[in-house]
Formats: sequence, C-alpha cells, structure tokens
Amino acid sequence: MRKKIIAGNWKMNMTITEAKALCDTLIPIANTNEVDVVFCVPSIDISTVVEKVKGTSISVGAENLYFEDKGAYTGEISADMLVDAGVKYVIMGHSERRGYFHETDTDINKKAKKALEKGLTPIICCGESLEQREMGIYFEWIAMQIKAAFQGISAEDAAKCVIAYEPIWAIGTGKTATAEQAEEVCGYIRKVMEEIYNKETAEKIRIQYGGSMNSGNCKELLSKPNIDGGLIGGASLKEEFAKIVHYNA
Ligand SMILES: O=C(CO)COP(=O)(O)O
Repeated sequence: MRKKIIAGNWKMNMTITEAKALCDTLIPIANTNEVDVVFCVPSIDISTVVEKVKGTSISVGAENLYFEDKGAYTGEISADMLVDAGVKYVIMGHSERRGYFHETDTDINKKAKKALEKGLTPIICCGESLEQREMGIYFEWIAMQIKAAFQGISAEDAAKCVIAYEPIWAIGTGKTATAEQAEEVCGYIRKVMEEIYNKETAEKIRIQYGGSMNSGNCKELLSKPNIDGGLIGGASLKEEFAKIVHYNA
C-alpha cells in the first residue's frame, strides 16, 4: 500500500516574512502522519521553513537544483546545499521550468541522478499541452518524458522517486483534469514504469496528480487507485491546503 504524498509547490510566491506567517497558519492544521506532507518552497525560504517544521511530520522540498556538485555556476543551488539545509524532496521538470527556463529531458535526467546520489527524493514532473491532448498524442509524449527522465537509473532508485503528472492545460487555469482523465494517465505512467523496470518497481513508485487540485476536487482524484497524491500550486498558499491533506477525514 503506497502512502499518499500531498505536496505544495509554492512556486515564486512567499517572501521570508510571508513564509513565516503561512507556516504559522498551516503547520498546526496540516501536520499529520496519515499522508506525507511536503512544502516545496523557494530557495530563499528553505532555512526558515525547515526551522518552522522542526518537530512535526512535515518535510521540506526545493523547487529546483543543479546537477553539478559545486563550482562556477552563478545562481544555481547544489544537492549538497539542499541536503545540508534540511531538504528532503526536490521538484524537477516542472512545465514552467521546461517552458520558461528551457529545462530539457537530459537536464531532468541528470538532476534526478544527482538528487538520488545525495539522498534527496526527486519529484519528477511530466505532462502534455492542450494541443498534444487534442491531437491524441499525450500517451506517447508522456512515455517519452518518463523514459528520458529515468534513463540509467536503477530499479531500486526509481522506486524511491515520485512522479507528478501535471497536464499543462490544467495548471493554474482552474480547469482540473477529471478524476478519470487523471487516473487514465497515472495508470499509464505506472505501466510505462513496469515496461522500463518491473512490476515491483511500478507498484512502489508514487504518482501524484497536479493541476488546479483543490479542497473540492481532491477527494475524487485521490480516491483513484493510481493517484498517490497531489502536487498543489495555488491552493498550497492558503488554509485550504490543510483540507486537501485531510481529504479522507
Ligand atoms: O503546477 C502545479 C503544481 O506544481 C499546479 O498548480 P495549480 O494547483 O495552481 O494549478
């Protein structure tokens, strides 16, 4: 039985001052052992949020990392820096990073390997555009993204990863995939993992849905057999996030 993982992706929101206030509101109401709870926060907020979640079951994630160990990479953050700061998870391959910052499948693969080498859990994002969905090529597209991301990663390491299926047309648009649409693709991703690895690995890996998940639609989405959690943007910045965490209460 896979434990659900509910992760907030704060994106480029929350100054340190705002992060402190959000933590004071959210931590008391979102702290639980029923699901894994993660706050993925901007780099500048990491130390503050790590301090705030101390003594709770909530983990902190980063929104990006660079795949080199150290050196002359102005503006980048290494896996060692994240680990030292108390980070446990790291998002990679988000469509915003692929789109605005030209993150490629090769970068994502390197980032996943570096994260795993350093003991961080990658949250590897994939998902199709509206055009790709309408053209009916979304399965092929997602299979390609997944195969590229996991290139050269062992079955043992792959099983530790989290995959987030985030259809681009559902991100920040208020247009959620139906539970059936989300389940169809999450189930398909699990099949792709079985093809690449084996049934055991595919059964272990956790697959989240992301895209306008909120307190109103989370229960239906999270009740599907292949949806093991959510990656939540907008609704992670308010009290509503706690309602998603307690979707089954
Ligand atoms: O991109 C997302 C999470 O990574 C989803 O964002 P929204 O929940 O705001 O649609």
